[in-house]
Amino acid sequence: MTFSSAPVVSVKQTTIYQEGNAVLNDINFDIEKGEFVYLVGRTGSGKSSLLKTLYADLPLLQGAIRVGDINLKNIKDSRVPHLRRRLGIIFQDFQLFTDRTVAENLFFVMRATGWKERSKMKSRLSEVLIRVGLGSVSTKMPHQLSGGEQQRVVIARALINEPVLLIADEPTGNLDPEVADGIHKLFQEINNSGTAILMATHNHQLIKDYPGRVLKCTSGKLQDSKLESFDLTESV
Ligand SMILES: Nc1ncnc2c1ncn2[C@@H]1O[C@H](COP(=O)(O)OP(=O)(O)OP(=O)(O)O)[C@@H](O)[C@H]1O
Repeated sequence: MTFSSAPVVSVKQTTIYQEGNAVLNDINFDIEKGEFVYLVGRTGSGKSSLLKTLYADLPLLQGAIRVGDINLKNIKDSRVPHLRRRLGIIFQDFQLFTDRTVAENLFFVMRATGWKERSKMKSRLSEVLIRVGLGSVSTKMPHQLSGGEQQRVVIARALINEPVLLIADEPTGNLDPEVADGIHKLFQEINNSGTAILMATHNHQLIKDYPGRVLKCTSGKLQDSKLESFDLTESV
């Protein structure tokens, strides 16, 4: 039997734009299956713009990007849902529907991504909630949960379709340090079970505590700790 060793993400000679302005120039990197990669850089250095380009919220205007088997160059609108099913996307603010229970929040995503059978949806709901360390919250409303629990629900939602890559933009930015640490440990566990993670963060301590590969946005370029060493302290 042969296994594909193609990278989960491949970015080649790509320039990232915001409103016609180049934010990052001629960037190149791959992310392999199961890798944990931090994305750092000062505010406004282009982290979110890069992540948005990966999930086709910003168009790819110059260069070549592949996410799994999907080519982002000239991607059709109709293919974007397929791309987003291959990714799990997690933001700092929890972005749950506040007027729906946890179960309804997750069922919404399942229906939007083609799930139909109620029994399978229910069993997937239980699986992903257990996976993020939440047992019996499915009938609760988001406001009945703590910030850390809400972020766990968001992570559960991101895991529904077994993504090849989790993209997380400052996922612990709004949480107390202790709660943030628990969430970060969860990301490590998910990563240990084979899901690649690309996480934008300003939290230097986190990278010290849980070392990993670092991509750094600086002066319109992207540095890669796999290829060169650099000082983290002035970038986060
Ligand atoms: N919607 C937008 N329209 C126009 N320019 C934008 C938009 N969003 C961001 N920019 C600009 O693009 C550049 C990169 O911003 P981006 O949000 O990618 O940085 P960032 O590194 O994620 O910052 P932060 O750490 O504050 O989240 C900045 O100059 C910013 O002002």
